[in-house]
Amino acid sequence: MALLENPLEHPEKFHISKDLGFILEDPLEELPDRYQVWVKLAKNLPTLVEEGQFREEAEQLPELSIDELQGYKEQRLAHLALSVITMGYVWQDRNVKEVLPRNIAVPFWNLSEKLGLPPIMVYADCVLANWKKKDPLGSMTYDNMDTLFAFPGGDCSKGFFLVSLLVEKAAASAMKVIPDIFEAVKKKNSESLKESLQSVASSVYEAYKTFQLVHEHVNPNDFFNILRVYLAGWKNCSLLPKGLIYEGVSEIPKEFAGGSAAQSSIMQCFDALLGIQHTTENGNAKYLEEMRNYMPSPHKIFLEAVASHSSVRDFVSSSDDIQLKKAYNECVKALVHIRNYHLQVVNKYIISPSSKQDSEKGQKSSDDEVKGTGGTNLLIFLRSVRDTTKRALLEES
Ligand code: HEM
Ligand SMILES: Nc1ccc(Cl)cc1-c1cn[nH]n1
Repeated sequence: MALLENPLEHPEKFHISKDLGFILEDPLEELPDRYQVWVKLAKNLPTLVEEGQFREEAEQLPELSIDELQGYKEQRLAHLALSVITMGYVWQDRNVKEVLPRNIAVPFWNLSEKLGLPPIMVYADCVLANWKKKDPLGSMTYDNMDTLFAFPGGDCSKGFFLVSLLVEKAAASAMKVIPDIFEAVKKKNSESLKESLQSVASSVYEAYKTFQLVHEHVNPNDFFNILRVYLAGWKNCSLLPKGLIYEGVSEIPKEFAGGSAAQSSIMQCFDALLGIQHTTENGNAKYLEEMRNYMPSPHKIFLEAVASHSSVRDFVSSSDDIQLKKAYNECVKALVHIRNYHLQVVNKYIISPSSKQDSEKGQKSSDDEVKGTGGTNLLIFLRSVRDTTKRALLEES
């Protein structure tokens, strides 16, 4: 990958697909024989956790060098497998592990550095690289897909990861018009910009419609009580207050945030493209900015190129073309719509199960319980991100 290329003109050089966006196309399902032990253990996680044997099996892994991993797809599959093993090892049961053994920690740390990812499971692992078609000749529909790896909780992780993937795929249809948008602004071509913005708005609405699959495929209690535990990180975490020790890497514990769709490049790409700047007052911008470090480095570079070159908002604001302003506002309204819907989902999948648990236990959940997977105080954060999006609407006069 030539990092000197202009990402906006050659997204394919930044592992961005014109059809699937930031989704890893046709992920590998197996590694070369010497590394297959990682894949095998990660695939057996649900059964071994059920039997209380996962940690013991993980501690038997050989310590392998990452140098024999050939190519980007092998590296992504290896990072995914090691990330699943790490989450299972730390969170297998409520007596959390404070030390990740060196046979996992050393290759995971080294591979993370190579990929520009943190040594923890990220959205790019469990969503963007964690999928296959059952019938390779079939289409990318829920019934023709499966995840490569799962967590305890039955089909909950499959549902959560695959619905997220299909939302990414729906939104990805906007990616192909990004170069046209920058060209249109450069050439001050309002007609072309209007068409491209209308295409972006319809992609976001497609993503909103796909999001509704979550109700069909994710059970709220399994999500809240089981899966959410395994997605949690070790930053601002009361169970691992200093973070996790990566044995063989450092004796000093390291903190990393849990998996979150705040690490979804496509959602941050829409904000960047439209010039929607989240507030710095309450840490929203800082958190979202920090989550860019949890994206594959080529995707982070692409996102930063969009953010630094996007003068779409300035061009539309200064235009007297009302139809152009309407096209821009359609994009913003679509983002507000999906963020409003997302808030309803969060109430159903986190707030309600949390208060149900409180009444059953007769006590208030700890602060962690009402935090998101990314360790944020979720409702304040999500409402604020939605409100900032709404404030980006332009006067249509
Ligand atoms: C059961 C379903 C879901 C729940 C319970 C949920 C919960 C949350 C929570 C608690 C946050 C706060 C930030 C954090 O902790 O990292 C968050 C952020 C976010 N979620 Fe979800 N989420 C769900 C599904 C999805 C899906 C399917 C998507 C899209 C692929 C998504 C996209 C986002 C985005 C982009 C953010 C960052 C804030 C923003 O840009 O609006 N979420 N979600
Ligand atoms: N959709 C997701 C898929 C995977 C992981 Cl690790 C997190 C999320 C998520 C959604 N909203 N916040 N995080």
